[in-house]
Amino acid sequence: MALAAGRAMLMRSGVRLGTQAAARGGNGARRFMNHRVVVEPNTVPGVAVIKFKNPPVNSLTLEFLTEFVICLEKLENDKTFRGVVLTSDCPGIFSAGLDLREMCGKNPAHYAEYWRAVQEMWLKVYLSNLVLVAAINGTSPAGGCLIALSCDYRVLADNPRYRMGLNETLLGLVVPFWFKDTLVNTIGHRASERALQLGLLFPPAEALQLGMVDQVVPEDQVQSTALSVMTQWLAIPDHVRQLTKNMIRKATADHLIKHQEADIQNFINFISRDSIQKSLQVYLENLKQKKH
Ligand SMILES: CCC/C=C/C(=O)SCCNC(=O)CCNC(=O)[C@H](O)C(C)(C)COP(=O)([O-])OP(=O)([O-])OC[C@H]1O[C@@H](n2cnc3c(N)ncnc32)[C@H](O)[C@@H]1OP(=O)([O-])[O-]
Repeated sequence: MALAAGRAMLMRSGVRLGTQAAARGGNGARRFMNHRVVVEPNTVPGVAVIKFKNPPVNSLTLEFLTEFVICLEKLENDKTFRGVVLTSDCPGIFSAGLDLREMCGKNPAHYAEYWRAVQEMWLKVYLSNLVLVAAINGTSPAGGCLIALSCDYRVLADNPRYRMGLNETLLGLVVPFWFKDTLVNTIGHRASERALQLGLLFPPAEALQLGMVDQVVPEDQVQSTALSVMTQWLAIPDHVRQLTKNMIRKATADHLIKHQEADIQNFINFISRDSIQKSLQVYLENLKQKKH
């Protein structure tokens, strides 16, 4: 399993997780400090805030995905917590999506390990028993958008530079069916057809109009709005809310679970093609030269 391998890798590289890395803040609250994900309890009882901290752009590296999933597991297993706000510690960027270097110039075993970690992250977020609210304080293309779409509620900062969407076709990539399903479940079939084929990235007003996000608020109010929304969600008893969430999301998640190995094989075959490798390299090179 990628997660187990990732955990072992993190231990080897000296990353200390959970309580090993816990520090006590001024109010006595525990604050978990990992390298790339910071988890801090908030002023709202039962709510933690996860801050993505993988500079410069919060790309979803294997290490990041592993830490993120472990953090979510810890919070789910700790009955103190009923809800989590996901946000970013990198100014102006929620997440740049999958790390392109993980998909470029590596071997099939690496692609398999990486893809399983992406799948596991999505399943963990999409099916979480916790209430997850995305406080989107920056741009969020592709995999970054997928994380937000997998939450229960999305609050986006009102900044026209913060764009959101599944732009994979612009990189020469085809979105996996479960990325597509997550988008269709959020904005509907017709809007997804257009957004996915054209690789559209939407500014806040359009994202709101499409239903890709639930609220757009001034940038300095993103986290406070997410926390007040959370209060409303936490007014519902956990067991009925969790059963209802599971009822709505189970078929979509089961589709991946049932085809998980085939999906990994598809990814390896696709990403290993010379033409795909070339277009990823060009895209990365253009990013470096600021042509995008
Ligand atoms: C089938 C598969 C499905 C795929 C799903 C995906 O998620 S595909 C992903 C789709 N994602 C996208 O299409 C988003 C691509 N990224 C962007 O559009 C912009 O970076 C930005 C708007 C996020 C931030 O703009 P900004 O001007 O603030 O920052 P900047 O542009 O100067 O970048 C700083 C450094 O970060 C580097 N780097 C950036 N992204 C990635 C990455 N994903 N990975 C790795 N590295 C990345 C960049 O090369 C540069 O490195 P350098 O030169 O310092 O060594």
